[in-house]
Amino acid sequence: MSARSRKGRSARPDTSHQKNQRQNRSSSGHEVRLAQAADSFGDGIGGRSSAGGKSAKKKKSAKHAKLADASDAAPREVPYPQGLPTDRPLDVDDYFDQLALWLDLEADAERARLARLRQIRNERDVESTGQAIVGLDLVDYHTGLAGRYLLDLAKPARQQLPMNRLKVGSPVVLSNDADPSDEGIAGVVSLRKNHQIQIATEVFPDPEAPQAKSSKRAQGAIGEIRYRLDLSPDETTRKRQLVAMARARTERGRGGRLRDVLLGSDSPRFDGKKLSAGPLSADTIAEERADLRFRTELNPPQQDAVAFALLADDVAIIHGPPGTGKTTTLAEVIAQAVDRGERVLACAASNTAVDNLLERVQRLVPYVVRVGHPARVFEHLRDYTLDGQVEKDPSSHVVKDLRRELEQCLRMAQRAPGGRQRGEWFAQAGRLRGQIRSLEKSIVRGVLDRADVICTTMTLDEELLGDERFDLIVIDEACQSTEGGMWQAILRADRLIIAGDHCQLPPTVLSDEAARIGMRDSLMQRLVQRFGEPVYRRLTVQYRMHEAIMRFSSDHFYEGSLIADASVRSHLLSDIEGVDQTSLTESPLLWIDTAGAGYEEELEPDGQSKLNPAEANLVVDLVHQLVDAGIEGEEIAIIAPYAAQVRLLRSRLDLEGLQVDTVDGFQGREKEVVLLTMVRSNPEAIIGFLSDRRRSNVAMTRAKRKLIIVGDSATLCVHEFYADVLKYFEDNNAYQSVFEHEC
Ligand SMILES: Nc1ncnc2c1ncn2[C@@H]1O[C@H](COP(=O)(O)OP(=O)(O)OP(=O)(O)O)[C@@H](O)[C@H]1O
Repeated sequence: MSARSRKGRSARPDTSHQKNQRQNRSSSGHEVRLAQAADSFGDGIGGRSSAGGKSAKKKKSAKHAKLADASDAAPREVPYPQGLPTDRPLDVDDYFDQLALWLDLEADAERARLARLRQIRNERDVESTGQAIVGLDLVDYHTGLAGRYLLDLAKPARQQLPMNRLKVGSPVVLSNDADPSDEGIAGVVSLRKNHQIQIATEVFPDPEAPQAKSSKRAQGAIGEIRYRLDLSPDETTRKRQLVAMARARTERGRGGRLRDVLLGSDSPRFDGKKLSAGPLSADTIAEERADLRFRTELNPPQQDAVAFALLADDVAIIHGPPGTGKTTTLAEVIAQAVDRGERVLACAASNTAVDNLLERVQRLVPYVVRVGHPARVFEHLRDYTLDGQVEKDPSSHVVKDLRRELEQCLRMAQRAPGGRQRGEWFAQAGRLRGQIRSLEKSIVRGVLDRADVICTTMTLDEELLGDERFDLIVIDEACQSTEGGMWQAILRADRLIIAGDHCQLPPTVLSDEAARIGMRDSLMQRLVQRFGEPVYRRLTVQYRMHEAIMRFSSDHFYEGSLIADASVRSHLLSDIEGVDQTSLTESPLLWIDTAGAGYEEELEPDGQSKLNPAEANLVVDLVHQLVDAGIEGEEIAIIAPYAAQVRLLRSRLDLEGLQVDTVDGFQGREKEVVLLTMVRSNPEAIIGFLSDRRRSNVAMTRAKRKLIIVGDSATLCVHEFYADVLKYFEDNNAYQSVFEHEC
């Protein structure tokens, strides 16, 4: 049965989860799944039998390697088995086939991981995985933007929720806890508290389901069902990417040109001339620069980078090691483009990176809108969110009244004895929801149309953005995104400026197979290799770190090219007004070595994430010493490579402004003092993903005035990189054994 005929048959709108489940069951081949994903979006590609398009149908040439597939009978075609080449142009169909294959492998890996966890049915064990919460009551509901239902779920008697990985923005499935066959409805976590979790859904849970009567009604609960929430694979993001890729294959005109440049088959143009005819001259850049009225204090190379980016007709790259002002420079590019009357889409792969950019842009541009769930946006930037702006719109009070009416309707439906009466209340609720949606849609349209700059992660909400087009797309932290993840944004303009650093975090890829055939490699790096120096500008003066904090990273990752600006070169914590001079505040570096002290790592109960309670104790003690010396909580960050250690430290420290996060949550950020807890301590010297040097590079370059590492040298320094780090600290008189520290 085709995806199309299935869709026509369903009595009520499908949840994406139901579609996914059926897709997973009914299709075995990767191309069929891609076709369904694309088809279910009905985005002008309905006629395609596969997202692979004509190339998937055509017989693949002998150059394509085959990839063995555990689930499919036929092996899969791999157009570029060594990853995307940079020494020749890429074939359009082969390129997008490769991207689709990456996505498919990644989807398989994610589904397999979650399926393994879903096998566990025992309540205590289920929750210990952190992937599910069971025994939940629906305690309240409201309606949110775009007519979504916001369902509040809690344990009976308001027990505390177990530790879990259901973060704001996580896709989840809500199902009947008592019925293992219930496919449930799809939703997204929209709020999280200790005792309650809220999810946004398109469908209201159906109280008429026969299994609804099976569990005992809890006090305060609405209806009689006990619910279960499971993390679900992020199919929506993948589908959106597939649809964008399918469109990009056939793009013509300027969009097609940009695609061809990005695939290396056409030469990028600057100031109307192709790079193949010669690089942009220094004089042209100087002239452009002289015409600009800069809004930010930029150094000459940064100003050149702005002029260079503004002269690009297709694509330009700004590369820079940590703290060299890539985000600052991009914000200036955006402001200059807006001054010229252009509209800009400003993106990054992570919410943190988008907010970093927004933080800078909102100071320079009057009308900026941040698209994304407010709970995932830094608190001080929430006024810029679409929700925040819509709320301020004069017509939003009408929506509020309608929402109240809708909530009343739903309550009446819940109280109705059943049958026809209940159906009528639900029908009335459906009508109100329609009215709310259309009114909100017009308010949203107005807010977006007025915006000079829209900031969003690279997973664009296509429905929300509609057919908004932009003159320029700017992507920060570009190496953190897969190529497949960029096409949704790329399709919305004809010019692209990207900034990033290939020595910082790569994208998270679960599938080893996808990583092996290039999924972690970035578009930015590929373009740099394809077109060479003329396509990028490099920044080298950094304005963040004390020179001693910078030097190791500079030597190891950037051939010693990084320069500390005089304003930061020797700054210390003790230079901050009101901070005491102590051994902690008067030097820029410290490694406290826990070797031999029995600070063993532990496994979280689910056997996935790791923690080190003894190390956490030491970090807590250090934070107290810093605070006693006069450092504010907001000047301190703790970075841990493992989420379990982050959770432990968050539960141990209640200090206003203190940030505790994983490395991934910290890219692009900076703090006066950073404490790095390395966690790994085991006799086998296994260090897991600490072996990714890029991750360590990011972690070690967030501190401005003081970097403190707490870690077990006996475990870490078996590995050459950490042996070098330790030696560097020793050479700088910054090594201390925990035994000395405790004395
Ligand atoms: N020309 C400049 N003069 C003074 N300070 C600057 C200048 N350029 C950047 N900075 C400051 O340097 C710090 C780092 O800048 P920014 O975050 O833009 O760097 P980045 O290259 O994006 O960093 P990362 O690689 O960590 O993402 C910020 O505090 C910023 O305000």
